[in-house]
Amino acid sequence: MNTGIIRSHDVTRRFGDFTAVDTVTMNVEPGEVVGLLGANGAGKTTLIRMLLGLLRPSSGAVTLFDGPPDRSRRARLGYVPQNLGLYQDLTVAENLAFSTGTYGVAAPELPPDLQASSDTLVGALPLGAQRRVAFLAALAHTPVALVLDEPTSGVDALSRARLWDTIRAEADRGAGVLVTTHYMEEAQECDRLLLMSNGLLVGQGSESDVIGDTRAVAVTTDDWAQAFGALNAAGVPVILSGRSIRVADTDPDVLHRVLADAGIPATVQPVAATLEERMLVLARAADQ
Ligand SMILES: Nc1ncnc2c1ncn2[C@@H]1O[C@H](COP(=O)(O)OP(=O)(O)OP(=O)(O)O)[C@@H](O)[C@H]1O
Repeated sequence: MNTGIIRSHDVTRRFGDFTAVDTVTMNVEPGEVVGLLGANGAGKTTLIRMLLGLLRPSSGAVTLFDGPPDRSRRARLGYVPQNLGLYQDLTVAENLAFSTGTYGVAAPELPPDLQASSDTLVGALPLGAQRRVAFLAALAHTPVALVLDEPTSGVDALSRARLWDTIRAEADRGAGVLVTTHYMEEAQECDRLLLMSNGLLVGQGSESDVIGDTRAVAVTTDDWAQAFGALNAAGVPVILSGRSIRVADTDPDVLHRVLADAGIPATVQPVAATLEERMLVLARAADQ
């Protein structure tokens, strides 16, 4: 069994015949930010719900603070679910009073730019502000661990940066953080990554550990629009990023041939894949 304040060992969850989480062994240590990545439906939320004791595993074990994830252990944890868990028809102050009351701690002071919203219904706030209120509610009792399910989804870049500052500050004071995200650039904010696909943990470690030996091909040409069209027409899964053309997990010779047949001069170069491309390759494999 591994160490950590949050951990699972071979945990599996089935819904009928469908396996949503398949023999996942993972952990979170104090003071680290662990990013849980995976496409829609990969099993991230199901894993989190088991780690929190909100869903019973079909098999395997889950441990929170060295014991089963029961109510008393859950009280030492801060959790921001995907839907934030706030009452939309209560004000900001009422939401904070309610959630901190359940932990027996005082409601936190609102940061200066949220003070004017104290008596505003949460449902009337922009999503970025709602997410910050959910963080305030989850952090008020100084949790030992934090579980954040897509905490930055749907908010602008400034709010995302602010939320990541908060996450890092929590880890710096010693909290272990498990965070899911859809934004691949946010993987760089994490100390360690876990990558899920089809319920399985398919990679873990640094970004390059998770990318593994997945390769991509970069196509350089002045005729990028024609090259994109020709490759696309040939059924090659091309990505256009600015004027740069890339194809994940493909044979460079095939691209050479398609471009040569179309009479498009181009350089075709194998390169290391990005995290996004690794995810694309996994998604393609899952669709087959
Ligand atoms: N209660 C349930 N009954 C049946 N299937 C479920 C249930 N909960 C989740 N699933 C299925 O399990 C799979 C994993 O879902 P889960 O929500 O864990 O994925 P996810 O990685 O969190 O995706 P997202 O990023 O969209 O939140 C999905 O195919 C989902 O439809």
